[in-house]
Parts: sequence; structure tokens; C-alpha cells
Amino acid sequence: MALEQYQREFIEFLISQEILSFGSFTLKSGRISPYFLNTGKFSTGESLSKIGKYYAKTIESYSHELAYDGIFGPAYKAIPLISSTVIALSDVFKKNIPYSFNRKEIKDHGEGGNIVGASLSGKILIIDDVITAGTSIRESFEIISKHGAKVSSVLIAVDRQEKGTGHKSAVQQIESDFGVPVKAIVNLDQIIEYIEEKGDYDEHLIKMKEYKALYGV
Ligand SMILES: O=P(O)(O)OC[C@H]1O[C@H](OP(=O)(O)OP(=O)(O)O)[C@H](O)[C@@H]1O
Repeated sequence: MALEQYQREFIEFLISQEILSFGSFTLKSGRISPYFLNTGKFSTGESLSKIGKYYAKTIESYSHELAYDGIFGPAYKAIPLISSTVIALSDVFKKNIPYSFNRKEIKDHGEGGNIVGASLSGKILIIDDVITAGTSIRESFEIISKHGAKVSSVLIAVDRQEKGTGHKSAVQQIESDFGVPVKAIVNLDQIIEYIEEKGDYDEHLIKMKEYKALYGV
């Protein structure tokens, strides 16, 4: 898919926040990647406000595919992400969307339970930063169905579009296992397109293309 202006700005934003870096990084999978994403680096009100707007804008761009009544974010990193997304949906798009997240540790006093926020019902959009092996998203599917709701779609920040253990990427595997769309604000192809457009990251461009040829789907 061609790179849209908000996606170009999102990639620039990731680079400016040092969330997206280029170089040589050894991943948990053992692969040597020419780029790395560290979403744990969103750490100021301004950056959080911006990320929420990018998620919200993406939800709106895919509104025909992402039908949802509520938004769920798996603990921990997705909690501020969904918070800023629902604020942006309210402020920018005038949509008042219920949200909830899980506790990693079950609370046995006070209100108890392991869901915080809106009770899960209807169609749920899961938002997270990335899908690596898919463990966190699979757990979210379980939590949501256990509470009687249904996952309708998933949205992440960046889709690395690389093979897992088989031919499919983790994102494709989730799509085929659960039959729901998984969208991303940007994907690897779009990051490559951005670098190509900029024209001043030639060395990275070669490495990114080599990586895609080796591991891409
Ligand atoms: O697809 P996976 O292999 O599950 O990897 C992706 C997940 O891992 C990270 O969170 P983590 O589980 O480390 O928890 P955190 O949000 O508390 O850091 C990340 O924020 C995703 O939720």
C-alpha cells in the first residue's frame, strides 16, 4: 500500500523519538535486524498524545474493516497506548469509545478481577505496539472471549512483515488462526518506501532490502 502523509509523519515521529533506529540489532529470534523498534521509549505527554492520534487516524482510515464497540489493550505497554487512542478518538473524531485492559496479576481484594475499565462486550478492537511471536495477542483473545465478548480486529503500530517459524508472518498467522484483520499504522514495506523517498539513508536502504529478501513474507 502506498505511503500516506500521516504514515510518513508517523515514521518521522518514530525516528525523532528514537523509537525506530537503524543499525545492527540482534533480535530475540537470533536474526540480525537492520532496524529496531523500542516502543518503551514513549515517555512524555506530547509523544503519547501524538501516538494516540496516529492510532486513531489509522482506525478511521480502516473504518470499513475495523468494526468495534470497545478497545482492549494488553498490559503493560498497551495501557497508555489505548488510553491516548480513546482520548484522540473522542477529541479528534468525536467518538466516545469504551476501553479496558487486563491486570497481569489477579487482584483478590477491593473490586477484584483482572479487567480494568469498561466491561468487555460486543466487538472488541485489540491495540498493541507490536506482534512478535503473537503470545500477548493470543492471550488477549482468550481474556476477551472468556468475558463473553468477541475480538473483531487488531491494530498494532508497526508490522515487521517477516516470517515466523513457518512461511507466514506472526500477523498473518493471527489473521488466519482467528479470522480477523490485523492492521498496522505502518509496515516494513512502508518504512522502506520512506527511506527510498528520503534518499539520504542509502546504506540502511540496502540493508533493509537484504533483510526483507531473507526474512520477508
Ligand atoms: O507477540 P509477542 O511475542 O507476545 O510479543 C509482543 C508483546 O511483547 C511486548 O510486551 P510484553 O509481553 O513484553 O509485556 P509488557 O507490555 O509488560 O512489556 C509487546 O508490548 C507486545 O505486547
